[in-house]
Amino acid sequence: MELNRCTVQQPTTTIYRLHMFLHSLIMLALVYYRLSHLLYLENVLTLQAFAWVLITLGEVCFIVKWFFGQGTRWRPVVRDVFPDNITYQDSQLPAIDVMVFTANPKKEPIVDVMNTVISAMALDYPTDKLAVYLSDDAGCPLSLYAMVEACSFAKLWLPFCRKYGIKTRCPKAFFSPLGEDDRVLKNDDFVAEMREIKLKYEEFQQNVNRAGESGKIKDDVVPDRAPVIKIINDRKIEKEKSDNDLMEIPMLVYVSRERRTQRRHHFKGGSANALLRVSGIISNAPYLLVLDCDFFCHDPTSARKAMCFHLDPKLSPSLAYVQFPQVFYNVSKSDIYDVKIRQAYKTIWHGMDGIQGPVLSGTGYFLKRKALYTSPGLKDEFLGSPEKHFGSSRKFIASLEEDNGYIKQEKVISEDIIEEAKTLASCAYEDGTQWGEEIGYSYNCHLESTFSGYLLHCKGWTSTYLYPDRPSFLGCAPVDMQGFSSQLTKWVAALTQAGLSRFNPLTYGMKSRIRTIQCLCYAYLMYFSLYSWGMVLHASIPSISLLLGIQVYPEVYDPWFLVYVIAFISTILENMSESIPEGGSVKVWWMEYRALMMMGVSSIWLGGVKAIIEKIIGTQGEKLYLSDKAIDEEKLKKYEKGKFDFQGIGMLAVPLITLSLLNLVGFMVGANQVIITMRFENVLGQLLISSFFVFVVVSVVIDVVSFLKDS
Ligand SMILES: O=c1ccn([C@@H]2O[C@H](COP(=O)(O)OP(=O)(O)O[C@H]3O[C@H](CO)[C@@H](O)[C@H](O)[C@H]3O)[C@@H](O)[C@H]2O)c(=O)[nH]1
Ligand SMILES: [Mn+2]
Repeated sequence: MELNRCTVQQPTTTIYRLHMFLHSLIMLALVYYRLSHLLYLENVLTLQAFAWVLITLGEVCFIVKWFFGQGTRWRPVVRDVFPDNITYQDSQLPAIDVMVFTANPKKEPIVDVMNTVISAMALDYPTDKLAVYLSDDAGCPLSLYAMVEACSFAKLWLPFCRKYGIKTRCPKAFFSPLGEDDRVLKNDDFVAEMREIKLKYEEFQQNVNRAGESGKIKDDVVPDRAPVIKIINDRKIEKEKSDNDLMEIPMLVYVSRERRTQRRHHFKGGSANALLRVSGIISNAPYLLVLDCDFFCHDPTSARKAMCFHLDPKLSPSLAYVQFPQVFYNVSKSDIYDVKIRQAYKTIWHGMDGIQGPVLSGTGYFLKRKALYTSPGLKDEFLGSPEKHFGSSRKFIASLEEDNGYIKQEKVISEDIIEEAKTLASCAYEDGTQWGEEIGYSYNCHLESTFSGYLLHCKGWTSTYLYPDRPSFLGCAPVDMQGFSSQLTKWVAALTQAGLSRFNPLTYGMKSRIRTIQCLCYAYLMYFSLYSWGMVLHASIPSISLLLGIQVYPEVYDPWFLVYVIAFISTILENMSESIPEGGSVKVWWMEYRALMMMGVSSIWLGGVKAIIEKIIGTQGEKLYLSDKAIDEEKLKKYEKGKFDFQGIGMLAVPLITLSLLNLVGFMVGANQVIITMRFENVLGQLLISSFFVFVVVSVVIDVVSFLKDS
C-alpha cells in the first residue's frame, strides 16, 4: 500500500515549458537588438551610449534572473500522504526529537514560546517516542520557570486534547478564533472540562507574567553565562507513576548553551548544533522536528504524515528532510507587503520538489539526524576519525554508533549525562572540530537553514514538500513595512553572500552531486538581488533619459518596439500565471506585484548591496535582526485594513522616495515635450515605463492618504 503519492502539476507544467520556449526566443531577440545597436553607435563616449549600456545591463539582470527562475518552473509537483497505510505498530515507529528555538524574551513573548512547546508535546505520536527540547539562546531564568509551569499545564492539557480529539493543540490558538471548530459542544462534560482548563491556562499565564513583573525571576537576556540543562520531565519516571496511556506526556528538556561575550555564537546555527549534541546523548532520536518559537503545531498528525516519506523504502535512503510550508495566522486578505511570501511556498518549493526537493526553510521540517553528519549511501564515513570531526566526547561519539539510531528508551538520564551534556553545550567544545563546517548546520551563512539545506542537496540528499489543506504549523509574520523589510534585507543579504562565496551554485554547486536544474533554482534564490538591480536601473534610466532628451527604446514604428511590448506582456503573464491559480485574483496579483516592486528597489536592493560591500571589505555582519513576534495592535490594524505603514523604515525610504520623484518629474517633462512637439514616437517606450512606476507610487499614496483621512 502506498504511503505517499507525487503528481506532476498538469497542465501547468506543459504551459510553463511552452512559455519558457517562446519567452527565451523573445529574450534572445532583445539581447541581439541591444548588442547590435551598441556596436553601431558612432561614438561610445556619449551620454546616449552610456544610457544605452545601463539599460542593457538592467535588461541582462532581468534575463539572467528569468533564466535561473525557469528551474523552479520545470517540474512542479504536489504530494499526498496516507498515514493510515503505515503498517508499523506504534512501538516500532522511529523516535522524534522536537527542537524549539528562542533567543529573546522581549521580542518573543515567553508565554507564546511555551504555547509552541506545549503544542509540540501534544503531537499525536507515541509519547515514549517523543522528546521536546527548548533551546533558550537568551539563557533567561524566566523561560526555565515557564517551562516547569508549562509542563504542569501540559499534564492537564494533553489528556484533555486526547480525550476529545482536539486538533488545535496549541492552547492559545484553541482559545482564539482559530480553535472555533474545536470548541463546539461535544457533550456536557466537555463544556465543564473546557471551562476548567481555560482557568488553568489563565493561571499558567498569570504565574509566568507575575513572576517576571514582580522581578522575582529575571526576565531578560543573560549574554554571558554558563550552560544550563534541565530535564523538566523524564519519560522514565513518568512511566512508573502512571499506567494510563491518556495521561502520559513526552520528555521535556530545557537547554541554554554557554554564551560568552567575547566568543562568536553563530546565532541559531550555533544554538542548533549545541542542541544536536545535547539531545544526541539524551534521547538521540533518528529524526528531528525543528520549530522556531512562534511556529506552533496546528495539526497533531504532522509527525505521522512526515513518516509517510521517511518510512517509504523507495525514498528514505536519500531523504534528508520533509519540509512543511510556513503558513502565518496573521496574514490579512489584502496582504499589502506579501508577507506570506506566496512565491516561495506556493511556487518555488513545489517546483524544486519535482527536481531534488524544497529549500530547508528554517522551521517546520522533519530532518534525519544523520543527514547533517554524512552523505547518502556512505555508511558511517564519519567514524573514521570521529574526534577530529565531532570533538572529544566519548558519549557523543558512542551515540553516533547506536545500533537502532537512538539510545534505548529505558535509559535513565543520570547526573553524569547532564554533566557531559553541559560540556557538549560549552563554547570551547567546537574548537578544532568540524562543527559548523562539515558537521551540523553550517556557519558560513546567516541563513543557516537555507544554506545547510543547499549543502545537503549538494551532497546528494533529497527532500520532499508537503502542503496539506489544514496547516500543520502556524507562525507569526511581521505586519508592518519596517518588520517585513528588515526580514527581507536580512534574507537577501545572506543569500547574496552565499552566492558570492566559494560555495556559490555556479562553481561549487555545479561540481557537486546536486542536480543541474536544482542548482539553477538555488542560483535563482542566491542571485535574486539581480532582479533588484534590474528594477533600480529601470526605475531610473528611462526617466533620467526623458529629462536629458535621450532615447533608450526603439521608436514606436520600429518593429523592435513591438518586441519590447511582447516581452513586457509575456513577463506580466508569467507572473500572473503563478499567483492567480493559487486562489488569487487580478487584484491579489497586483498587490503582490506592487509589493515586489517596492521591496525590489528598497529592502531587496539594499540587502544585495550590503552583501557586496561586506564581500569587498571582507567582514560579515556580527549583528542579526531578530523578527519581532510581539505584534503591535496599531500596526496590525493598519495592515489588516490594507494600509501601508511606512513608520520606521529609515534608510529604505531613500531609494523609494528618490526613484518616485525621479519618475514623476521625468514623466511630466516627457509628457510636456510630447505636447509641445507633438512627437511621441521616440520617447513612448520611456514614457510608458516611467508612467508605470508613477502609477504604482500613486496607488500607494492613495492608500496612505485614505488611511490618514480615516483615522
Ligand atoms: O541568535 C539567535 C537568533 C535567532 N534564534 C532563533 O531562530 C529563530 C528564527 O529567528 P527569526 O528572527 O524569527 O527569523 P525569521 O526571519 O523569522 O526566520 C527565518 O530566517 C532565519 C535565519 O535568519 C531562520 O533561522 C529561520 O528559521 C527562518 O524562519 C527564532 O526562533 C529565534 O529565536 C536563535 O535561536 N538564536
Ligand atoms: Mn520567524
